[in-house]
Amino acid sequence: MIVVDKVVAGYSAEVDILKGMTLRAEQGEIVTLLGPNGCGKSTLLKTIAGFLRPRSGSITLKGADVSALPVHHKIRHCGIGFVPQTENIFSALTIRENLLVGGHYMNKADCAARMAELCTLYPILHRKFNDPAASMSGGERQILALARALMPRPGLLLLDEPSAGLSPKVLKEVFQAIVTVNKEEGVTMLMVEQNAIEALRMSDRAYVLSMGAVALHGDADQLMDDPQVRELYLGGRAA
Ligand SMILES: Nc1ncnc2c1ncn2[C@@H]1O[C@H](COP(=O)(O)OP(=O)(O)OP(=O)(O)O)[C@@H](O)[C@H]1O
Repeated sequence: MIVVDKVVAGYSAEVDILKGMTLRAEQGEIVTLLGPNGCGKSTLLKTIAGFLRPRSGSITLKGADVSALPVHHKIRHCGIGFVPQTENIFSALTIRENLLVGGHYMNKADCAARMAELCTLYPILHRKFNDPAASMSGGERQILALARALMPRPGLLLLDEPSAGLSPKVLKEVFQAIVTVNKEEGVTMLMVEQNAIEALRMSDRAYVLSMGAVALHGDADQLMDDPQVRELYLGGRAA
């Protein structure tokens, strides 16, 4: 579905952060990106989302080259959604208003219908519909951020550390929310995560990145059993 082929990208002309990144996610898969701090995981998501333009290489979505398209075009016309790691909701706005922001390219009827669907999928949104997002817990905010990005019915969702700062119990709820929409709507997920064990458990496949390129990749089960991955990312524990 999405193919990243030998992508080189960075923030300044002098420094490449992605140094020939190659990976793919098939329709309906959950694919996790693991790797040490600073290896380029978020930069990869930002490049796919359109915030950064590859210097070379290509990004294709369902066979079409989307490498040079800007963010708004990718959201509106390509069905690519992005949930950033921080500042992913508007705290002063209500849940309803946050969802309206996510649906601002949609017509009124579509937008209302989609809000109703997401409130059914995630009842917390319904319960707090007219409350300010500031009144939500950390996990609830992540679910709102997810729902906001889901408003235009993306086919591909890019998730940057959805469990950041959450307790183990709450992160399970957020991961469950991700699995639910993956199963119910077939949304392909490309997700950066630090909670490697939990992330691998819910994923089909994973890539381990190192210094701007792919170091290892495989089925999530297989990576969970890989001694090198266990040592580096799973605290040496058997899963
Ligand atoms: N806006 C920016 N401007 C310049 N350099 C940046 C910017 N954002 C990130 N970088 C640099 O790019 C490199 C990769 O950062 P990135 O955020 O992609 O890593 P990451 O793998 O997601 O790390 P983490 O796990 O810590 O979030 C780092 O050296 C970082 O300092």
